[in-house]
Amino acid sequence: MPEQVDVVVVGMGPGGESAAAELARAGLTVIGAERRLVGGECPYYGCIPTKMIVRASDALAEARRVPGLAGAADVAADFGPVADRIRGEATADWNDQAAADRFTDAGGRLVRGEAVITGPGAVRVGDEEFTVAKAIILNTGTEPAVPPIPGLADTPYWTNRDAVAATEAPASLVVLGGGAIGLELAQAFSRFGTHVTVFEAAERLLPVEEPEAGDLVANVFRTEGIEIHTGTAVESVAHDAGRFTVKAGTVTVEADRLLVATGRKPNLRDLGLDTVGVDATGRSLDADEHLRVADGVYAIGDIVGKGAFTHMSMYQARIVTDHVLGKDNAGAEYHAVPRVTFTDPEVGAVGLTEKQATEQGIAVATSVSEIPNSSRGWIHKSGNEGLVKLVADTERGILVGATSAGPAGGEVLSMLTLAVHERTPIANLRRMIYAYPTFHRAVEDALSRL
Ligand SMILES: Cc1cc2nc3c(=O)[nH]c(=O)nc-3n(C[C@H](O)[C@H](O)[C@H](O)COP(=O)(O)OP(=O)(O)OC[C@H]3O[C@@H](n4cnc5c(N)ncnc54)[C@H](O)[C@@H]3O)c2cc1C
Ligand SMILES: NC(=O)c1ccc[n+]([C@@H]2O[C@H](COP(=O)([O-])OP(=O)(O)OC[C@H]3O[C@@H](n4cnc5c(N)ncnc54)[C@H](O)[C@@H]3O)[C@@H](O)[C@H]2O)c1
Repeated sequence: MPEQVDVVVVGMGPGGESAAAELARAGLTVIGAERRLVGGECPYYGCIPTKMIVRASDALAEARRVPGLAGAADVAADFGPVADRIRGEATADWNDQAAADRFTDAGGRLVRGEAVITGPGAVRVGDEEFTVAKAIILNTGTEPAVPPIPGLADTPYWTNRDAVAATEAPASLVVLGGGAIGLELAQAFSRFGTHVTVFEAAERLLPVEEPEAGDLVANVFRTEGIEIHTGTAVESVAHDAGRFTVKAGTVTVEADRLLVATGRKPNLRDLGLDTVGVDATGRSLDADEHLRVADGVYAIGDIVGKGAFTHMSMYQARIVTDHVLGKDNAGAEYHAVPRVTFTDPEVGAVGLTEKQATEQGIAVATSVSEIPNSSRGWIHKSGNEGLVKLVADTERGILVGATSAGPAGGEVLSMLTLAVHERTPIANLRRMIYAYPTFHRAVEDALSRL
């Protein structure tokens, strides 16, 4: 006999875990189904361990900036403390007991295994069957997508999951993909002494962001000794005697390790979505403003295709939780989605790029302000590369997008996120006072140039 419950959460990524606990605390009977680790990609293989590596590599970079600013510093990089931190502080050696207990303590029941929808209001996990009264919430996330490059599949390539488990920095590394994962890890390992080569198929690094951002990062990477090949399709990969050989046109690179960071594929197949009339063949699910994909079925996180970020998963979880509990919630809005790539310079962006705004038929005006030309950037000196770019809708007199790249680019982004989210009139942004000499005064400068 199936067990009667109120809610089954399929996949306990950041949003699923949060929604499941919240609904259990509200008194509903909640099953959390997870086939790997409660918490999903972010705490064990994604955001947290990669940002620990980035934090450590930024410390190395800062120490190397002492000459010319404050005397001399001897820097001897050691990956050991980072690897220990990832095991000890971040992932408990990839053990999710603490997260599982958190959910159980909130009143939920965790069922480990692969969940499948078997029909409207029906879910099976292993040999347990559930009849679901209120909501099935899908939060199944993504897996690394591996391109069909000849030879690659047979090699011991890394994905992000192997990279964060490294106990030492390799002597050399090829990175396939110049998106967020590839670039954060490329620079971080390079600062630990790894010789890094990046291959990006598109014409620029970070191709979904403003071209100025990709060019900025490429210039900094090149000065740090990272080799970059953009607009380059890798033709073959081989692995022999512990070494990778990567061929792309006239370029051949050998390396000890190869990281595949060429995007993600959604975990939608084999979920039984056809049994509730949902098309699972695309890259994401079509959800309404309350994240419903079918009657009684909700989706949150990467599989919704509105931004593969932990903050998006958590945002959508809040909307679904309110909806299931019958609380007021106006529904999801996506005009001010913030994202930060944690390279150095950090690349923060919100809303539309200039290209996207133009394609939407908006009357666009843009302006750029260079961080090194700001007082704070000039004071900062080495490591001051960055820019603020604003994308304005001249008819409505508001910002529809912005990029903030620089030493604290992700933090400066917050005021731009607020401006785009609230559709604050540009006139008001110009009237504000910007503390001197902060990096965000570059926003004021960019506004004056619009
Ligand atoms: C290297 C890396 C760095 C990142 N850095 C950042 C960052 O700095 N900031 C940021 O905001 N985002 C970052 N992200 C993205 C972030 O990790 C994801 O957006 C975030 O984890 C949210 O994903 P999700 O909620 O869709 O689910 P996921 O975290 O992908 O979790 C989905 C869960 O569902 C489970 N599951 C799947 N199918 C089933 C099934 N049928 N039955 C049971 N369980 C199932 C999986 O095992 C998994 O645990 C990073 C990602 C990576 C890979
Ligand atoms: N700081 C953050 O918030 C953060 C960090 C890491 C990841 N993430 C999330 O995870 C998602 C996945 O990250 P990602 O970097 O794997 O994906 P991505 O889609 O951001 O970047 C992948 C890159 O690989 C390139 N590419 C594709 N096929 C290629 C090939 N055969 N050879 C060379 N290049 C190729 C693409 O053009 C693209 O630029 C991101 O979209 C992001 O939402 C976020």
